[in-house]
Amino acid sequence: MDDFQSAYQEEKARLDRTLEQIDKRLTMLRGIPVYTGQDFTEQLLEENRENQRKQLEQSFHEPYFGRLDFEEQGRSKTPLYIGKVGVGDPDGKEPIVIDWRAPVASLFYSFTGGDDASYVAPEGLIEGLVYLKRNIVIRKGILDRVVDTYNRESDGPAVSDEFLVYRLGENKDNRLRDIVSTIQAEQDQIIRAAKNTALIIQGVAGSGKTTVALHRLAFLLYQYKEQITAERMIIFAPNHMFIDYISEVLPELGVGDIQQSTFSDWAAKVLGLDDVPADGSEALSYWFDGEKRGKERLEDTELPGRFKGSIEFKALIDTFLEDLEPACVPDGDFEPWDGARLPRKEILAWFEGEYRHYPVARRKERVLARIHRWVEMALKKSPSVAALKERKKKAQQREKAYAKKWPELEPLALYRELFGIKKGAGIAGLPDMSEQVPKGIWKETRTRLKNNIVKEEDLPGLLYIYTKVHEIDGKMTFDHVVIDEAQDFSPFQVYVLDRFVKGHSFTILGDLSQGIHYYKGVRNWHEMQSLFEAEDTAYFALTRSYRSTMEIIQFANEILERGVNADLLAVPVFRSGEPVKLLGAAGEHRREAITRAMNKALAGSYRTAAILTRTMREAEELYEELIHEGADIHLINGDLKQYAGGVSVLPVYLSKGLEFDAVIVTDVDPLHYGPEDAKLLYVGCTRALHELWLLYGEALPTYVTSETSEFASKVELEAL
Ligand SMILES: Nc1ncnc2c1ncn2[C@@H]1O[C@H](COP(=O)(O)OP(=O)(O)OP(=O)(O)O)[C@@H](O)[C@H]1O
Repeated sequence: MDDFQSAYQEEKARLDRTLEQIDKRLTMLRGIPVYTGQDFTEQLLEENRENQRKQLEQSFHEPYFGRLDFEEQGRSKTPLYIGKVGVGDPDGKEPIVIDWRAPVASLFYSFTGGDDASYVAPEGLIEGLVYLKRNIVIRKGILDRVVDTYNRESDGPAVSDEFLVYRLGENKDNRLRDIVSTIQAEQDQIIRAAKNTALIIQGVAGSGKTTVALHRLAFLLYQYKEQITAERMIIFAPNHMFIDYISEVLPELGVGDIQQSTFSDWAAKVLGLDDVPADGSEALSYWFDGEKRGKERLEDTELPGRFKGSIEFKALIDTFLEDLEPACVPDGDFEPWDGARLPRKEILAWFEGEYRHYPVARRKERVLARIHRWVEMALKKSPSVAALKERKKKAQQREKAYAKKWPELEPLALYRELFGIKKGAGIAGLPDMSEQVPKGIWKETRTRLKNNIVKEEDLPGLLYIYTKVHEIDGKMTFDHVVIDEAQDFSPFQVYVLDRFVKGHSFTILGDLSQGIHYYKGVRNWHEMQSLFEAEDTAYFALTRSYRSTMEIIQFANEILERGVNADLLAVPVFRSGEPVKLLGAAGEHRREAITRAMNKALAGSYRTAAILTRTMREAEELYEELIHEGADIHLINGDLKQYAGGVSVLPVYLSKGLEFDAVIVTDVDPLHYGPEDAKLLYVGCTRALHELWLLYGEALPTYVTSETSEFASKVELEAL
């Protein structure tokens, strides 16, 4: 028997034993009658048993994916089996499978060969020797594959890429998947980083940012189970379709109940706004398809998203609200009826003294409630029933009128006031900000706010005002916040969010090379890092790209290099595929080229494909034509809630974050992709896992190589 066969037999025997043990434990748990009574302790025990049942049922299909033979200093060599969930032996004592999140399991990911192996356990640094690192593929309880990625006996270097490449070569369905069996050392470092840190991660396209963030959440829940809960964690994603696309990963990792939202949805909920001002189809079309396209770029201060997302705008709000407190208590004493008087001095003493520790909106509430109590006491001293009735009526009217004299402290009211839309004479003492805000932004915002129309760009300011005048209720705070596609977040958004997060516990991930929304977001990560004290933040860079073949990555890198002189280039994993195909087909041949390329790309076993147009309108037109011809395709627009998989037609800017087995980019010519669109094309190209087609008319943009090379080749329409 050769080494491979004996390893296979050994693992098969071990798998049979493990499944037997899992089955035994499951049978035992299923045999315990389900508790339905009222006793709290019994209910907790039942919940625990139910969790165990579920986990064991899940384990039964794939109990583990890796084996690590480790000899801890001073102890004997032990094979450790690592799985998605830990499993105890039938007595529930010794682990027969170790949870991938356990400290010792980190060795499985970080060890790449050599005599030094160590990991950090709660009791300190544990050192020892690794003898074997083995990947094991089990499907539906059947052993499928055994690959040794390190064997001390054979003394060779670790070959972990071989198994990774096998996994990356698989076709994708319509959802992002977990990667527990192939997490790379650079990713593991991020997943296991300490909780109370604002992690900022620059990762090239396909480096696993989204995936890593989701695994990090599962890790934090395991590692800090006593301190944090899933319900208090949130992932901010760019749109609802993306949320749907990533929705399977956490349940696959055995984690549920983590909130997933867009920033707009969450902010609107906090602010009590009915209309969610999302960055939906309309707003996106404005920047990508219509009026703004190809126009001269505006200065940052002229772009509403950048101006209102800056820390300077925060400072401006601070200045504006500086004198809000003294402006709150109205002039004059309060007289509930003629002859009764509550001096302003006393009201001021409550507001500025006793209730000082509350934010102003709460203080206003408290003071008004106290005035009401004062009135009730005074009423008791009325000389007759008739006088009491008369005074009560008067007091009611005057209390109402007095409350109206206080400024309205709702965020939208104050924000409107900041933009010069005053209620009556406005709040006394607050400064005129018209000179501090760029003219265009001032004018446009005022016009909208007069009609109570709020846009996404207004949300950081509104939330900031909220946090200044209201209390942040404990129920609103988060144990951890993930921000995906963070290059499109503004520093002010993160600053405001920080007020809702305990211990600056953030995972902020993005790619500056994919910063296609030039009208918002950040240009460098320092803008985010500088929001935190140095000891509260850490920066990581992910440079290896796992999604695409080597050819696609090299080709896309070239677009970045030529187009924007970028230095954040992706390093491919050595997975080779077909060269990128450049198909020239002008005029009436355009449609035919699209159909032929699509048929060709889908002839294999691919399950997902995308046709990326430059604009939404072009996507709609193409979709109609293809549907008319009987094609089975989906149209994706900015308001879509679910991602259906299969073949999709969409504008390139909506493809960000997604991936497809094959991608066809249409109309790659200088008219559709101007000098400022290199990043946009880069995003489109890096969506492809295995196959990429670029269709063009007369010529390609200058930043796309027209040369046939080892990465790209020209294809003739007739040859298809
Ligand atoms: N360690 C890994 N093992 C296997 N697959 C991986 C690994 N890391 C990432 N991948 C795969 O690479 C692809 C890209 O991952 P993901 O979408 O998380 O990257 P990203 O950095 O968020 O990408 P982008 O910024 O381009 O949207 C996914 O298919 C993911 O499963």
